[in-house]
Amino acid sequence: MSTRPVCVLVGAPGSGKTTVGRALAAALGVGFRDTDGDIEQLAGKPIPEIFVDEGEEHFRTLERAAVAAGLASHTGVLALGGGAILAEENRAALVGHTVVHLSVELSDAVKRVGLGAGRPLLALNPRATLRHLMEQRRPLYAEVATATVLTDGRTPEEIATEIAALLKP
Ligand SMILES: Nc1ncnc2c1ncn2[C@@H]1O[C@H](COP(=O)(O)OP(=O)(O)O)[C@@H](O)[C@H]1O
Ligand SMILES: O=C(O)C1=C[C@@H](OP(=O)(O)O)[C@@H](O)[C@H](O)C1
Ligand SMILES: [Mg+2]
Repeated sequence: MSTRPVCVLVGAPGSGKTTVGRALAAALGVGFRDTDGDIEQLAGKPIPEIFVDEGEEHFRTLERAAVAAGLASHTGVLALGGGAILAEENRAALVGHTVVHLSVELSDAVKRVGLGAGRPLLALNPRATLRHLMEQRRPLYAEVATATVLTDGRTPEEIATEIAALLKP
């Protein structure tokens, strides 16, 4: 039997991948994994420290390994980091998986990430950086997604319920 996540979540920082992913996994009674959590566990330190000590390129290398491992071994809900889709290797690895894009407009994303704590890319100017990231990445989220779910003005539980319904055969 092939081993694959029941659902992979992609989307911009603040789209709710980690929060909705947990709620969805609980609703489905399956496990939850987040590539960011896997990377932090492997590195033995939080993501901002990886960026400071080793740089973004090293983080992206760890991320490609975490995405490959998660897709190959996790059977529950798998949340990716917002930038995982930047790597061609990761986009290719997602083909054939159930991939839900959590879409979010800039205003809700800005409110959710606040001052960008814990997100090194957003540390300087969260709003301008998010706007730029979202413009750059929108086509890539669309490319890998098998479904898109709108998250603006909705609770994580409402969003998880919609995804759970989408996953029903
Ligand atoms: N649908 C939502 N409505 C309101 N707040 C949300 C929603 N989804 C997530 N959040 C909040 O936004 C912040 C970022 O959520 P998170 O799950 O970490 O996003 P991501 O993993 O996509 O970057 C958290 O504080 C979370 O509680
Ligand atoms: O957008 C990005 O490039 C990143 C998003 C973060 O994950 P979230 O999308 O869960 O915030 C985390 O992987 C890292 O800080 C880089
Ligand atoms: Mg997250």
